[in-house]
Amino acid sequence: MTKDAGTIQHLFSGTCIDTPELGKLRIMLNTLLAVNELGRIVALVEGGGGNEGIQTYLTKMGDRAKEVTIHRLGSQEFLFPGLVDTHLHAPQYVFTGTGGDTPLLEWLEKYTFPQESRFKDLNHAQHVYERCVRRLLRNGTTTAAYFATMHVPATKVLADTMLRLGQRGWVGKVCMDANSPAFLRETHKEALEGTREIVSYIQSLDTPLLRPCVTPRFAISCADETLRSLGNLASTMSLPVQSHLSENKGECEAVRQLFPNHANYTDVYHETGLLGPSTVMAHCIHLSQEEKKVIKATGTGISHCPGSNFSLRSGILNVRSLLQQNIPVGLGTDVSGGYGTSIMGTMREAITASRLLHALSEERGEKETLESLTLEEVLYLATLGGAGIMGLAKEVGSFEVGKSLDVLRVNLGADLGGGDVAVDTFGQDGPREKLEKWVNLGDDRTLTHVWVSGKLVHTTLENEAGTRIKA
Ligand SMILES: Nc1nc2[nH]cnc2c(=O)[nH]1
Ligand SMILES: [Zn+2]
Repeated sequence: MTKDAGTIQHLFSGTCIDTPELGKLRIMLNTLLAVNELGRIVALVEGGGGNEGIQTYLTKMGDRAKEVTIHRLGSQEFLFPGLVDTHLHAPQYVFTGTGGDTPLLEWLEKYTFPQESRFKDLNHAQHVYERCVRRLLRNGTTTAAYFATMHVPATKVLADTMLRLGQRGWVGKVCMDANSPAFLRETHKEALEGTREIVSYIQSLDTPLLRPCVTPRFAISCADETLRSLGNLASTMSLPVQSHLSENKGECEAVRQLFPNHANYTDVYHETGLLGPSTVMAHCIHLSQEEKKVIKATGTGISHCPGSNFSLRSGILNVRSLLQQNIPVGLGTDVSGGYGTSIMGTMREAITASRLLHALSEERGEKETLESLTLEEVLYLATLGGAGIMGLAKEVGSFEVGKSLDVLRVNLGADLGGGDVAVDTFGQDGPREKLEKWVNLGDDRTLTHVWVSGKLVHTTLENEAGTRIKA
């Protein structure tokens, strides 16, 4: 497949692996992948990555390939689509790796709210957001859906930081005007005007990488009229929405008490106009079948955050049942509900969570044992599935001509010094085994290069931009 467009900036040759649909793994060996000056894939030729294939392509491109950089992948390397983190809180990066001793509502009071209140200080915001975005890029997260805090200036800093470091994603000013401590609570007017200000600020940055996102923290922390006004704003301005839904049983009970006129938790968001195909709800563990029907009918996406769900003891989401009902799902780290900052870790946690549900259903002697998630399925959730719930399935998440080059160069043989490599492989390992080892044993040391929109945003190697040729 090729597309006639612009000059050729990058040409990759080697193995490309992706999941073009749920449960389907595509391993393309010896492939030629060409990228133009806009960072778009313009050629993808399986089997065309040998010297002859490259030469033929370059000859065909002529002057348009004058400035091309050629990247030849070795036998321990492959390209994989950039990872998509569909739910995390950038300010909580400060205390990631600590605080796993309480369930959600106490955890918010004890750790989260005091930490988030520090983001009125712009120096603090600058420092933390820089560290957070850099860490995620290093971990291969090319797209992220971020909650910032309720503070407008600090939320602008997050957007600026993502743009400067080259990460794609959503930026949400958190809205919280009810049931929140005095030191971290705003008025209805501030929630609305602050959201509008962030929307126009991000739109003024004029970048295809960033989208502002309407972000009520969760039903408990917003008054009914605030949820309604935010729903209105999202639909009149065609903005995405993100929030939390049905994460913890105590939270569900509080919502029942606070919103007695609503049929259930999901109905609170539905009736206030916050559900739809551009909405991502995190967790959704304790939904009834009736609520799942509303999620499905509205096209709402679900962010599965198993690491957070384990740490905060929230429960285990039955992803299999959602997938069977064609409810779209992506993965989230939920920094810092869990201790992880990497979607590679989240993939492993998602597999473990589903295997635990499988074992429990077997132990209970249930008629239909719950099938655990496969490697193919979690890879999809981590890439194209996540892109899908963020409205980016035509842009990123797999290798297709016309899509953006948001990609990871994976090297299992990355040199750790002292004769060690990142992941040991043996002669018996074919490409699928190598992929499986990467998911289960790999970490950021295997990600030697990370590109977003054709731009190198992270590399572990110095002076390593490929072999530059002059035609
Ligand atoms: N995990 C998690 N759940 C929430 N519900 C409301 N706020 C939060 C938060 O910051 N993290
Ligand atoms: Zn969260």
